[in-house]
Amino acid sequence: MSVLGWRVAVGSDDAGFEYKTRILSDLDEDSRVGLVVDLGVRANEHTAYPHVASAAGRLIQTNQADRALLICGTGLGMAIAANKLQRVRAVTAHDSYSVERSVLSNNAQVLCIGQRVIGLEVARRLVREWLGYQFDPDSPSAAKIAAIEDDLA
Ligand SMILES: O=C[C@H](O)[C@H](O)COP(=O)(O)O
Repeated sequence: MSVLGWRVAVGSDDAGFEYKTRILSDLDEDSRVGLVVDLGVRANEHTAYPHVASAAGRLIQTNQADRALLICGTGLGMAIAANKLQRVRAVTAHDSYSVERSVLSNNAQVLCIGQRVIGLEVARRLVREWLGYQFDPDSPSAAKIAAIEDDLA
């Protein structure tokens, strides 16, 4: 997190557009968030999820964003596509505990959610919770993340 707060990239395909729109306004009102980058899609735009996920992953790789939130029908394709990029750790999570561990255990920068899987209010709550977690680089989990990165080097 920068001194100004989280820099969050947000993207969806057309299957995630409704939730993206609602959650973008939540992020705008969240004092923990310093910058929001909307990667689309916009209304009546039909960019397929791999392209949106790649754009988000590149922002993470180049340290232009701390976190990315990606929403498609299931949250699955977005995670698969984002994880193709080195040093990007993306997860699909639809419950509170998994969202917590995605950050505290896995240091995942990218959370993927499925609009067709969970209700809007649950999605909004999970995003609120997600922003409250920060990976501890001194925790025992850090060596496991390093092992993932070493395998990719
Ligand atoms: O993981 C993929 C997403 O759920 C996407 O929104 C829908 O993909 P499909 O149109 O290929 O089913």
